[in-house]
Amino acid sequence: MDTEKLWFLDDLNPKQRAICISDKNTLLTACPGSGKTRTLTYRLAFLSTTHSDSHKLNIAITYTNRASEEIKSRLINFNIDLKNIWAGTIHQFCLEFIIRPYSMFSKRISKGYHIIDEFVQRQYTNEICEQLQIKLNFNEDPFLHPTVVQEYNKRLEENKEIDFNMILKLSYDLVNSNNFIRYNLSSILRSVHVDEYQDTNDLQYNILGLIARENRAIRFYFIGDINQAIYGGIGGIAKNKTQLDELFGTSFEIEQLDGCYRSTQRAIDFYSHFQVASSDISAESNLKDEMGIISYDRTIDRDDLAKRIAEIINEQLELGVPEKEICVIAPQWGLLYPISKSLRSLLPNVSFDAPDVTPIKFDPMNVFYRISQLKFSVAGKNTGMRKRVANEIISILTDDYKIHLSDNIDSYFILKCINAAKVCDENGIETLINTVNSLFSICKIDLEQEMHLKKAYIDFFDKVNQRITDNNLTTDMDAFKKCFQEKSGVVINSYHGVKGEEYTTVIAFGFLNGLIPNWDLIINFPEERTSETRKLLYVICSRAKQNLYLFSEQGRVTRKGNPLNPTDELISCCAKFNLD
Ligand SMILES: Nc1ncnc2c1ncn2[C@@H]1O[C@H](COP(=O)(O)OP(=O)(O)OP(=O)(O)O)[C@@H](O)[C@H]1O
Repeated sequence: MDTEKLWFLDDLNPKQRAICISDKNTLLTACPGSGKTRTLTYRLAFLSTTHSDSHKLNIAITYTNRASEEIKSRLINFNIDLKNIWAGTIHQFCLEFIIRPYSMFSKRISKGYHIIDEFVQRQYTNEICEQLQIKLNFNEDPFLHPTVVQEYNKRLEENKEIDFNMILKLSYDLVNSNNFIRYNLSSILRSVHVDEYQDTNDLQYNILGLIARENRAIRFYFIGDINQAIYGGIGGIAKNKTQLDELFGTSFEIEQLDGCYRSTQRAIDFYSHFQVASSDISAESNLKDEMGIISYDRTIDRDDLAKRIAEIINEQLELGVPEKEICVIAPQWGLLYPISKSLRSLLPNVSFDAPDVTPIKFDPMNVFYRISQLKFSVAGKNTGMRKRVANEIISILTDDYKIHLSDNIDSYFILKCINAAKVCDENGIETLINTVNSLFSICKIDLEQEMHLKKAYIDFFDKVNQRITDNNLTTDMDAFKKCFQEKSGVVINSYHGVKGEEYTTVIAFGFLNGLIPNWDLIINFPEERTSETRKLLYVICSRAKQNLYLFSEQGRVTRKGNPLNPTDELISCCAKFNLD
């Protein structure tokens, strides 16, 4: 192999490099900022380059779409050919490699299916609870009632629908009960990498285990950090070597990385207080000896919070910190939307990569979301992405809804139809309805004959209208375009959304009992409260390279009007640290 093509390996330290090029099944655990994602990304680049003639795929399974997009964009920057690389979430993997190609072998979905989102799910459970006269308490999970589960499943089956969780269950059943699916699938894979493996649930491990046992040549990499396991409540488990060996029928090498290339030693010393499995972390970056700012304010009133955060952002910008190196985070979107609105008006000259309440919610597995994405984003820009989305529309229609499309319908055809559909001046909903009708008419899809597609159409527009009413939104074209605009600037995101990311300055608020830890943890799992809360605090605080501003704002109350108090676990840690 021409070593010049592997120039990127020089960016790794010797340990990272050895792991990157190793041909062994590996369980890699290491602290935040130690270069796990960097090593994974470079390994994909390495495999793609050294096996450039092979069509076997190197898979990266990430926890979020944002993480897989980041990996792909880093590889594109390296000029790496992505033809034998696939990166996405486990649900996307199951859909693309198991459900779509093999749905005809599952009685439940062989005649077509549609994936519902949590809006439709909630609508169903509400209706079912009402019908069964079940009154739910605050925070009660309707699926804890067997009769609700039974009715819900019946309804989904009648409507040829599946929900997000069923994607994994159906995939497992297909792979488990059909030798040839295991054989076909395992013969197209070279390697599978699972990032943030501590958040993987049993079903996901089992699907991968079945594939591994079918073809011992596939290499598996599990990469993560048990201190960052924040999805235990929804089944995430960090399996150990013995468990993995047994499930995958092979032997995993345990590897570790040392040192943190992200944060100052001071920031590391602060967040290390939250470790559940303690280990010493030493700072390796150029910033390692900087003091930065580490502060905790629990006296500020919620009404003054936006103003204070705006001041911090201004100070940071004046010090030369770029906008995209500043991040504002909170536990819930409900807290982030108002702050984001206030910050935009307090800092009109600053750009924000922030959530907007828009008429269309992110739902990439929905065909109408995908059509909207093409209609309301700029044609002629980002053509690779537009082509992928057009292909996705074809796949959903043909593979999921089992609609026959004529052979001449390809991504180019779809793009042309959508681009040409009439724009109704200043009305996003009408524009979208026109676009869908014109696309379906050109593709000879009769909604009246396709009752499941028609139901999804009605659900989609119901949801759009509901969001417009609930949030007092306008229906003009700009409101719809906003849903798909690429954003850059100061990042505003949820605590879970920034997992794996890093910023010079992290401003985090909402550290209140009831939010962090949330009521579910406090009420239903009191014995796990401390460790789960510490892990969340660990993830949040380890995003900061240098500065960390934490707030437990006063003035937030429960539904009954009782005040929310500062997170106990944060208070006890701060008491041991010399804060600014
Ligand atoms: N060998 C290295 N030399 C210089 N910088 C490095 C090196 N390894 C990693 N980094 C940098 O350190 C930062 C953290 O790396 P990365 O995001 O891969 O860590 P991580 O272990 O995945 O962290 P987390 O657990 O928080 O997701 C990144 O900016 C990365 O580019």
